[in-house]
Amino acid sequence: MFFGTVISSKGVRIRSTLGFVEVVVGCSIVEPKLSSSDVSCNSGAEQKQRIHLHLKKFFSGQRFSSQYFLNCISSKHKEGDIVYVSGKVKKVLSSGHYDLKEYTIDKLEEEEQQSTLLDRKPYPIYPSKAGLEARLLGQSISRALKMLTPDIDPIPPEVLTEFNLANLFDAYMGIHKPKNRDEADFARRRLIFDDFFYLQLGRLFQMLEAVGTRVEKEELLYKCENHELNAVGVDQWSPLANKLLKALPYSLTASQLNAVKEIIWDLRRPVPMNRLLQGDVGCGKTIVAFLACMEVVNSGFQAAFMVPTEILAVQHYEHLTSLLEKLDGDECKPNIALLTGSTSTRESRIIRNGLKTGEISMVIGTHTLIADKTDFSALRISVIDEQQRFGVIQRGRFNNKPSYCNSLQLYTSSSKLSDENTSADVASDSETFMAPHVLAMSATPIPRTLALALYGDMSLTQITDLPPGRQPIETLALEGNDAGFETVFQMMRDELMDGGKVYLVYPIIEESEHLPQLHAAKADFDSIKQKFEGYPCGLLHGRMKGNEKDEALGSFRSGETRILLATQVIEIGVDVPDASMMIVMNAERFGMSQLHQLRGRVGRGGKKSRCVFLSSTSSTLPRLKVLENSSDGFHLANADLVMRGPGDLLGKKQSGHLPEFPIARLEIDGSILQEAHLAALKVLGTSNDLSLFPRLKVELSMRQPLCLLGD
Ligand SMILES: Nc1ncnc2c1ncn2[C@@H]1O[C@H](COP(=O)(O)OP(=O)(O)OP(=O)(O)O)[C@@H](O)[C@H]1O
Repeated sequence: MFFGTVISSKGVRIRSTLGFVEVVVGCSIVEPKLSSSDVSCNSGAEQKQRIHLHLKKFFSGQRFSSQYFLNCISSKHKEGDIVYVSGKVKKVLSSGHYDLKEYTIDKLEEEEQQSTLLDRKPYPIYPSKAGLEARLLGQSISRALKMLTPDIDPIPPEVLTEFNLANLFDAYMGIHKPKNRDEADFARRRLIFDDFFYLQLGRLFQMLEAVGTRVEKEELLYKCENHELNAVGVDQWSPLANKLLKALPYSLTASQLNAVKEIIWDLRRPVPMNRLLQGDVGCGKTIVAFLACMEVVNSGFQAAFMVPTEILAVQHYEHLTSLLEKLDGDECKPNIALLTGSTSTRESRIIRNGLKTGEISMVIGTHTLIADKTDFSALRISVIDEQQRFGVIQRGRFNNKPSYCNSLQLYTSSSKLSDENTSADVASDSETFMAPHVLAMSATPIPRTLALALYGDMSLTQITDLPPGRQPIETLALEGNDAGFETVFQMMRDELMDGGKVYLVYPIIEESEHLPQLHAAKADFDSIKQKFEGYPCGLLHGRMKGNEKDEALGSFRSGETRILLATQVIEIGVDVPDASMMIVMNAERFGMSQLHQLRGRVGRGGKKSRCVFLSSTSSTLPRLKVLENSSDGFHLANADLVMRGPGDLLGKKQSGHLPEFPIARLEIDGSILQEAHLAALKVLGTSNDLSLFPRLKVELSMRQPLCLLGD
């Protein structure tokens, strides 16, 4: 946004049917003088610079390109008029001269406005859009402000005091007629707070509505506020979970252990858990979820584990069954089933029947698990792996599979628990329907602020460490020209000779006429086979049948093949601990978080691993270089959030569920979001159904019709 003076305004007729009006605005801009040693700090000194903005508008058709018409339009702006201009720079015409596109130009008419400008006081800028002129909008707002009364604020005064907020009347005044910058900032903070507060309040309100009694509601709120305090020690876990823990070939890391303790605490509440388990790639989330499932299964309930791909379902099934084989004593081994789109009709029928009768304790599968025909006798936990791959509605469908349970049964394994909340809960032994606990897992780390905005009603558990012995993955970003490929192939040869296994990742399966620059997995298969004779190659992509995929991955896992040409089907969850090198072709085609995920397929065992990102051109290399220096998924996600905003970070599917905020920006206003979350908890803690705050309830329902909240 610029303030300036009109220098010239003229209409130019190019030919009989085309003309344009050009307004040139001269502006003085003040820039901080940057110290040469550090671009992020400035010395406080300022320098003035004179620039010219060229605003051109073209007109076509005989009538609109007559000189008379063009003169009429150009005469709207007179030399010396003080105006403000906003728009995007289309091109730099010469030094200090900029051609703007999609611009708006508005004249400052009132003296008051001009003196504000000269005093350099903050001044509200209204957009002129869709025929509604900024001036008209400004005048309407001024009139509306005169009608405001100071008691318009629905938020209770004690919340305003606790969170240091302007009241709504002052906020409106401060944003439209600020006396100084501080007042404008304070007002803006309040309006951002409102953006977030009503979202959090709505989510939490709806969550509370879904549970029955007051005790349960209070329990839920308590959990939201104090989630880090709640844990069940290993000695109080069920026998089955303890046996599985002992059968593991490794010890859990500190944060894996804390995560299980926290989840088991939740599982013993009479309220459905709704928890998001986050951790960086390869941090070991799967075993945490398996232990949670065993806890539930031990009490005679069922567990469902839903994953986005068949490959992952098979992998998890094989992993869990092999762990269970090692358990002492046969009598307690649970019956586990695998159900995917590739399961034969006959077998599916048998499994579904087993789930209905309760013969099967746990099922691992793809979205087939939420098909209408899958019924459970006593589903108590649904784990949703890589939850960002499922739509919110799909996730919600598990909640529609409530099971009939006796609340006493919940505590068969927790008889040692003696805190007062629990004894109060156990006192009620009535049979009730309860929606299953939901444990969602995400390997695309989402910054906490974003998680709150997306899942304000979920508790959050983060695994912050990696299993010991992991070596950092050496990452290299290279241009995929002849020299680049030669370097990479030599590295690959060295790796194979050293006994390693290599993933080659492609953006597409088959060559495309439209995208000739892209390498394709199938097209490269023969040439790679020839180049690396003696090292068997496999191929894995999304168009292969379920059993072919299993075979390809199985051969790579067993070492029968040493090179696997794959598409991004391997991006999520694939676990081949001794895979030691990855090369990603046309890496710029993938998002940063996606590349981080892909890279996480190597370095999952003790062997030193390497990852090479090949870019199609040198211009796309700098973005990939960021990955050379960071292996921290949370850091990369935060960088992505700041650089590209939440939409790009989350991808289309998930960001579709992200609410729009008129004023707030998630990437910079995260701390206000956290406060808004706490404030919403406080308000609902005082009055679960908002009956003590009727104005707040009205405001909430106007902003977010309650039937539309959440999913
Ligand atoms: N505490 C541990 N010590 C050693 N190895 C572990 C530990 N926990 C898990 N692992 C192993 O680490 C590997 C990665 O675990 P897992 O597949 O659960 O990761 P993840 O968190 O699901 O990651 P991703 O999102 O990449 O799938 C597996 O081979 C698993 O057996």
